[in-house]
Amino acid sequence: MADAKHPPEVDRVAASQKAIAARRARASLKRDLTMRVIAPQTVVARAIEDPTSAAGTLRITDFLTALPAIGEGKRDRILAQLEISPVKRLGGLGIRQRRALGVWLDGRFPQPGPRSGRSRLLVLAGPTAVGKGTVAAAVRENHPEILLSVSATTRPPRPGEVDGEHYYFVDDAAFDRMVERGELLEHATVHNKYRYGTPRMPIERALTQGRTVLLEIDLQGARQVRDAEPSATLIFLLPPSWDELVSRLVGRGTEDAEERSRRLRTAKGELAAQGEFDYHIVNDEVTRAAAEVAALAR
Ligand SMILES: Nc1ncnc2c1ncn2[C@@H]1O[C@H](COP(=O)(O)OP(=O)(O)OP(=O)(O)O)[C@@H](O)[C@H]1O
Ligand SMILES: Nc1nc2c(ncn2[C@@H]2O[C@H](COP(=O)(O)O)[C@@H](O)[C@H]2O)c(=O)[nH]1
Repeated sequence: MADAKHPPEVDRVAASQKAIAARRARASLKRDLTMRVIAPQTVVARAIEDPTSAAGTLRITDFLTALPAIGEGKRDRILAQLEISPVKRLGGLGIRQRRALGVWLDGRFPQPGPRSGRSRLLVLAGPTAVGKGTVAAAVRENHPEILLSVSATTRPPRPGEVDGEHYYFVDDAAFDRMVERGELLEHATVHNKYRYGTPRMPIERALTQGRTVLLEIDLQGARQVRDAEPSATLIFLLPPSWDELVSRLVGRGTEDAEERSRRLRTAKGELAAQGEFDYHIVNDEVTRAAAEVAALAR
């Protein structure tokens, strides 16, 4: 007979499904921390807001070892230094412990602060399939005053891509000539495969006319633009989660399995460099993310 100690079968199944869902949510959150899709400070804030959430029920030990470059030895030293018991969950930390953890996290994982001066040169970068192209297209549609740069590439066009609109599709010899003549503001071999570059002339013309320009380029290109134009505003687009990033890449269906894993390897390195960017925007919703990008235009 069902009683408190022996609940009905249907309740036991529901409880076990709930426990599995909670474990999955914590595993996904740990992946996001490891891949740097989410800032550790954000996870702590979520844990404080809702101690029953995936963040709140995450063990402090699991939280720390999910962070890049923290093994078990380092984890135990940090816990001793912060005077936090290893059995604690993030949502169960006391006020002093939260404060100590916050100070330690800010020192180790500094968060970008807003820039004081704004430039009319915006650079949008981020891992593969996060939605840079989609967000940039939404900016172009809703803000025709912003010039979206059209890059040159040696990659062949995908079905539906139009020369001069999505890219200037060129062969290697033509790309070499553009580089030799200094016609590119920046250029790079992306995902160790094809070359991409930003034509300099349309950008200089638009900036001279007082327009804002948006470049949608990779991390190497973003670094080159920063070197050439230190006032450029660098924006890093983040996915809502690592799992969602993988699912967008697979769902787009434009790369085979080998190319997808090459792109995900690059993505890991790009996420690790997000600290070099002035602003981070999460692309959970295209219209909102595009509005946030456009709001950074002068
Ligand atoms: N906010 C969003 N929610 C759901 N799906 C999205 C969102 N933004 C983009 N996508 C989808 O994700 C896929 C990848 O988007 P997109 O091609 O714009 O990425 P990308 O960052 O430009 O990729 P790459 O760097 O590989 O060129 C597309 O199928 C797109 O429709
Ligand atoms: N450095 C540059 N990177 C660029 C440029 N144009 C696009 N890109 C980046 O390449 C990858 C792959 O693009 P895909 O269209 O083949 O999926 C993506 O990260 C783009 O942002 C550029 O001019 N310079």
